[in-house]
Amino acid sequence: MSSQTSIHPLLDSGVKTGNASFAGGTLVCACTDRPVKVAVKGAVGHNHACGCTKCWKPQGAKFSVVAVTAHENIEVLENGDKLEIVDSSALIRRHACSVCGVHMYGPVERDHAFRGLDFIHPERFQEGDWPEPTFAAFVSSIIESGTAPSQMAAIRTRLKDMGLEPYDCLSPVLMDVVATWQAKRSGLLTD
Ligand SMILES: N[C@@H](CCC(=O)N[C@@H](CS)C(=O)NCC(=O)O)C(=O)O
Ligand SMILES: [Zn+2]
Ligand SMILES: [Zn+2]
Repeated sequence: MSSQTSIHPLLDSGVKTGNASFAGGTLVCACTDRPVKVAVKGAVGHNHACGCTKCWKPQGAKFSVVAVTAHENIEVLENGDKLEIVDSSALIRRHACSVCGVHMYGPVERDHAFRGLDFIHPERFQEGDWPEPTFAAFVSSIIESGTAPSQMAAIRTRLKDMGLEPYDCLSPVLMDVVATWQAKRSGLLTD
């Protein structure tokens, strides 16, 4: 693997422990002129690195850093006229700044285990003490954005070494949440 490979600029030199009781803050896009500002008025959870092609990542990064918060916590504060939905048919309706491209929040509105949650990128918080990512999801998907398959073993080792267990979908905990929701929906499991 090239020494130039960046997992993510905020993770490459080690995962910095954040504040587990972080209670919210303000997300800001990358525009210097009229930045979009979005308040998150509550806790964020399940922070993780995501290798999928759909999540926003900073220049050069192979992974995004993405977490969830309850939709009721989201309030657009400034310059919401710049927001556009990246793909309205996707499960996550990612609202991006149309000028700089940063994804500001992505609600799940469809009938799904994650309905009522919004996906956000904690690195866009003005405040720096958000809870750290704890695993890496959709790792194999980085091949879809051009990573050579021959680099994958080294990248998975690096993720493990930084404490981010690599998975090729979501973590087992989250996959179980999704599967439990499905089984309850089909009536095979009851509360
Ligand atoms: N291999 C695909 C995976 C995409 C994917 O399933 N992403 C996950 C993690 S963010 C997801 O839940 N996507 C729902 C969505 O994008 O709406 C890719 O990289 O594009
Ligand atoms: Zn912007
Ligand atoms: Zn993703």
